[in-house]
Amino acid sequence: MNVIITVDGPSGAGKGTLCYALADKLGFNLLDSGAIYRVTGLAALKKGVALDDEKALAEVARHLDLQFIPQNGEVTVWLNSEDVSQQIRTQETADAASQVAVFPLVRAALLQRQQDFATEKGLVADGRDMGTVVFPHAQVKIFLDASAEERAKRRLKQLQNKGINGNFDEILAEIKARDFRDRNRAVAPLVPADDALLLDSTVLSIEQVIETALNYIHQQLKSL
Ligand SMILES: Nc1ncnc2c1ncn2[C@@H]1O[C@H](COP(=O)(O)OP(=O)(O)O)[C@@H](O)[C@H]1O
Ligand SMILES: Nc1ccn([C@@H]2O[C@H](COP(=O)(O)OP(=O)(O)O)[C@@H](O)[C@H]2O)c(=O)n1
Repeated sequence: MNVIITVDGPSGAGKGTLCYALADKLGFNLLDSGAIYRVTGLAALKKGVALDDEKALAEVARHLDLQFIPQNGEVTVWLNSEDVSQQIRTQETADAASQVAVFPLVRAALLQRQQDFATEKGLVADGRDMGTVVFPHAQVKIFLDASAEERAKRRLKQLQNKGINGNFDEILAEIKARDFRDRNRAVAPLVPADDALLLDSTVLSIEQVIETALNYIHQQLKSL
């Protein structure tokens, strides 16, 4: 049986942190679906494709030459043989990712690529629609949330740790804009799957989130 654990939720809820820890502890593969949308957005920007041209964006998504390559304990992301690991983390690319992600043709073009990450090794999948659309039959589903203010605070701290000066109000506004786009798009909106555990991390430490998730996963897998 291929075990799949999905973790969905808004930006800054702690999905990446949780998924990395779960994949590490369980020895599972990790799918960072946001990175695939980010690379699609970046590829469109590089090609000068308009971010509202659904057909052209779907072509970009279909022909994406994308590789995830583990290097020194980290996963690097390559587009057309260029290491774009840093470029996909910029604000501009995050914004482009959330714009291209509203289009059904783009999402359809990226579906199989994401599903191919599920192997008998087991998978932890991080995203917005992992439990609802990409892996609806996943055995364990978690929806990780936190207040917008707490998520903006975390992003600001993350930037400061990298030596970058951020502005709290700007980060909060950007998070709210992306939340709105993700939650209100017609296809695969950000919404908890009916059978997902709702986990609010606003007042939980990273360790508490990981422990709660692991307990839930073990409980769910035991009852299979
Ligand atoms: N429960 C938590 N409490 C405080 N900070 C957290 C928590 N979970 C994650 N973080 C921090 O918040 C930032 C965003 O987390 P990340 O995992 O990238 O979120 P997401 O993948 O949901 O966007 C990171 O700097 C991370 O270390
Ligand atoms: N499964 C997914 C993952 C990401 N996305 C989009 O891609 C953008 C970037 O995703 P991300 O997970 O890297 O973003 P953060 O949570 O790290 O801010 C999101 O704002 C979504 O619009 C999506 O639509 N579906």
